[in-house]
Amino acid sequence: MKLNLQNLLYVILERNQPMFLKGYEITDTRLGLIGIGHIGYLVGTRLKAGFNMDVLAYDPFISKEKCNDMGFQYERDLNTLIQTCDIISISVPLNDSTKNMISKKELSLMSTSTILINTSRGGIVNEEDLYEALQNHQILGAGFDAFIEEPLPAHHKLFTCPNFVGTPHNGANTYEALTRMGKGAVGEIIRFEKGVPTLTNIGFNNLP
Ligand SMILES: NC(=O)C1=CN([C@@H]2O[C@H](COP(=O)(O)OP(=O)(O)OC[C@H]3O[C@@H](n4cnc5c(N)ncnc54)[C@H](O)[C@@H]3O)[C@@H](O)[C@H]2O)C=CC1
Ligand SMILES: O=C(O)C(=O)[C@H](O)COP(=O)(O)O
Repeated sequence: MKLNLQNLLYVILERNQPMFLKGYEITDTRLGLIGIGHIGYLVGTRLKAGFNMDVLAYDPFISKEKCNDMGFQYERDLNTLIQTCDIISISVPLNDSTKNMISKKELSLMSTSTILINTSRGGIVNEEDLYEALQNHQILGAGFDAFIEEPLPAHHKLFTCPNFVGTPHNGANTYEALTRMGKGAVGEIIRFEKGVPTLTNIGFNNLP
């Protein structure tokens, strides 16, 4: 290697990385969205604009065309998304098709640099399997806002993992969000009363 200032810096960083570097930047990395409804769409749009992330999306209920219109690459295979993305963010409802959607097998497909985010509902990710994956450093880390047991117990065992951060279902806990939710609910009742199709039925993004 040629000896110049840049190469010298690389050598110093390489040798001392574990001692003083605290993390990795997300700029130019790849985001995998599971679910691209209201929240998934906004998360993807913001991370793409703000951090130039390459965004892949898995949502079997949204067409490839619509997904591409949102600015995301359509991925029909969940395992491919899991294997190729640096950050995986889950924004789906909890139901029979999503319960334990991310378990031992899916976690084993992730890499040691994957970060898993679940702000949806507890139970979509199997918490026991996640605990093992974090303990074994099978993935880099996880951040959750929703848990199987809520209110979130202070001594939840995931908090014993230094590579885990969690918040107690706080995602929608703002004055503004609550106001929007209230207005949305009232709007739906008015639509129903007037015999106009409700937004829940036609999809918020498909307004006539
Ligand atoms: N942490 C918090 O405070 C909050 C959590 N949530 C949770 O986040 C979830 C997502 O919220 P929104 O985006 O508003 O809902 P949404 O209904 O607009 O979007 C959900 C998306 O998930 C997709 N989906 C359903 N089943 C799927 C599957 N098996 N695989 C992949 N995609 C699937 C749907 O096609 C839809 O596009 C909610 O269901 C709720 O549980 C919502 C608001 C606040
Ligand atoms: O707790 C909340 O608030 C939420 O997670 C969202 O507003 C959505 O709630 P659900 O309508 O899915 O119960």
